[in-house]
Amino acid sequence: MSEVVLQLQGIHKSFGDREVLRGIDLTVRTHEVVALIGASGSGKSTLLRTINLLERIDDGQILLRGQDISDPRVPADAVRARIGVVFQHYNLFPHLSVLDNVTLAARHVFRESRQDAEARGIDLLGRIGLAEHARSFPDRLSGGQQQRAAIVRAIATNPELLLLDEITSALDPELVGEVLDLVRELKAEGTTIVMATHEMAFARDVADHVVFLDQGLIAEQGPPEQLFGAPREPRTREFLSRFLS
Ligand SMILES: Nc1ncnc2c1ncn2[C@@H]1O[C@H](COP(=O)(O)OP(=O)(O)OP(=O)(O)O)[C@@H](O)[C@H]1O
Repeated sequence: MSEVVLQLQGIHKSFGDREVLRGIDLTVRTHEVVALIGASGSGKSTLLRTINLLERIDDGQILLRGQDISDPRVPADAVRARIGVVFQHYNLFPHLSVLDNVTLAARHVFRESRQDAEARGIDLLGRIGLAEHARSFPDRLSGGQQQRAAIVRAIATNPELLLLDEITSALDPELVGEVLDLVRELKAEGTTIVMATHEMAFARDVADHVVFLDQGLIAEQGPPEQLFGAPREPRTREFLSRFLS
């Protein structure tokens, strides 16, 4: 069995008197792609945000390679340096060139020289066909190019875990494919990914493990063949029927 990267144990999170996460247990192993699916408001984004400490949990534990990162004494910056994140939108800093966006963490968090960071940044941008845009500002790129650059930025420092939160939902349909292709490539390279997605066909195709969240609880989880092919829970069937009809 491969190594455990992330372990969530009994995660609870409330906003005011509304309990949004009601006891989530989840294990993510190295090289695994885990897809979080579920209705709007089921808690997918909140769960991802707790993992990189954008939201503090009320109860439970988050272990990153065995370290309890939910312990308030652990500095959030040190945790975020180990986890790459891409959100739905507003990922790139608009006032920085694409290359500066991609190299920012390497230079300022990991103290790499500009020369080394830029050499790798150009190489990464080249791999997604954006080398000629390295010195452009993000607003010169299409939405799909911006999201691909954001993904490259998130992996530029070789994080232990990559979190993707609905990264295609703000894109025009014709731009979705190029972003999903990049995620497929990352999977092939062995990147460990937890992603919230409404792209059921993509989750089915790429995920090793699918987690169906329903009102802050994991209603069902398993390999995609089970979740999509033979769901056990009526709630899962009902949710999927809305997508697959
Ligand atoms: N900062 C916050 N303050 C108050 N309520 C919040 C906050 N963040 C999220 N919520 C609420 O928590 C619930 C879960 O939201 P969350 O964004 O995690 O769901 P989701 O499954 O990711 O939904 P979507 O698919 O629409 O992105 C929602 O009811 C939302 O309104």
